[in-house]
Amino acid sequence: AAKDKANVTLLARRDEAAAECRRTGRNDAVLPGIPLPPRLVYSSQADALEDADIVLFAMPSQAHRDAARSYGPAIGASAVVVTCAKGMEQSTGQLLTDVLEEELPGRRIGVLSGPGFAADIASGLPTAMVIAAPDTAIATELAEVLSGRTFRLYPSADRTGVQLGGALKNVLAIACGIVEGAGLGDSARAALISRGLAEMSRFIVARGGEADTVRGLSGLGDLVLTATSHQSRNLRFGIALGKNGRAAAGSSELVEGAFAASVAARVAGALGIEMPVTEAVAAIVDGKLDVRSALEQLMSRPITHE
Ligand SMILES: NC(=O)C1=CN([C@@H]2O[C@H](COP(=O)(O)OP(=O)(O)OC[C@H]3O[C@@H](n4cnc5c(N)ncnc54)[C@H](OP(=O)(O)O)[C@@H]3O)[C@@H](O)[C@H]2O)C=CC1
Ligand SMILES: O=C(CO)COP(=O)(O)O
Repeated sequence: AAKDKANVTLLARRDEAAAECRRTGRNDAVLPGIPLPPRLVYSSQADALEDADIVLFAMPSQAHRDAARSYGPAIGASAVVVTCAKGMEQSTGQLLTDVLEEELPGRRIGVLSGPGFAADIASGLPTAMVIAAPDTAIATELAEVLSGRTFRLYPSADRTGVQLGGALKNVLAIACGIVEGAGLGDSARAALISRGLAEMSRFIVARGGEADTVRGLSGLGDLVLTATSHQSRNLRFGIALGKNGRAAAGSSELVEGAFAASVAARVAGALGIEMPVTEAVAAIVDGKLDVRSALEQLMSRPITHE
């Protein structure tokens, strides 16, 4: 009951965005036509963060460091800061939890990830995701506070596995889009999902995450959703690449996998991990490889055990 009375503020970085949401009770720029909870408060002033027990960073991965620097002074010392983004910092290859820990010293940092489109969640469609925190007690408390009648969170102490699942599935969704756009068939998509999951697993375990996490909502769950739903921006970006050999003109949509592909390929190279699908996506996105050559490379790799 207490959480039904919790005060929730949506902090926008622009005054006009907050004013428009306040006026309409919706955020039509990104969630057109979906009414937002009437109790939601809108602000564009960082001091709205001062009394917050939980601060959710719902913004692109590459914005995290700057946003932490600018909002950090307003965030209380005992607040839990949770990243909702799915990516790694491109310039450093760092996990977002590491970026936030560096920029917000002393604050406890969590991760919210898993299969869930914002529009589905805001429309009250049933959704299950994972919340990871430095320890199980904090994760469980966050799961209890943030879950609702149609939104169910599973606690985890594996912040590395949970956030890397979200970052890497975006790269694989681009690969599945390329396959769809190039008309390579559903069998190829299924192969990519399972071989992609194997890549994800190698990377996550090498970075200190747990193999069990890969098989859960934030790994396999989110990979299946993003690799098959046309609601996914990463899948749509891949479809355009597969159809035309390039991204759709004029789209300013956020495509996290386009950043994560080169970071993951670079880090995998440094760690000596084989990630052929991720490497192919990075090369295609960077314009260094065409789809047909990528396919030939993948199909002519030496035969190995699954
Ligand atoms: N959309 C979805 O369904 C889901 C998204 N995610 C993840 O959440 C993250 C954000 O995605 P999404 O919300 O769709 O992205 P959007 O492109 O809609 O960006 C979200 C908000 O971030 C703000 N923003 C951008 N840069 C900064 C900055 N430097 N400082 C502060 N705020 C900033 C934008 O503000 P402005 O409006 O002023 O530009 C915008 O309101 C991504 O990592 C994505 O993978 C995860 C699950 C589902
Ligand atoms: O992560 C998501 C759903 O779980 C959103 O995917 P896109 O960023 O590809 O739209």
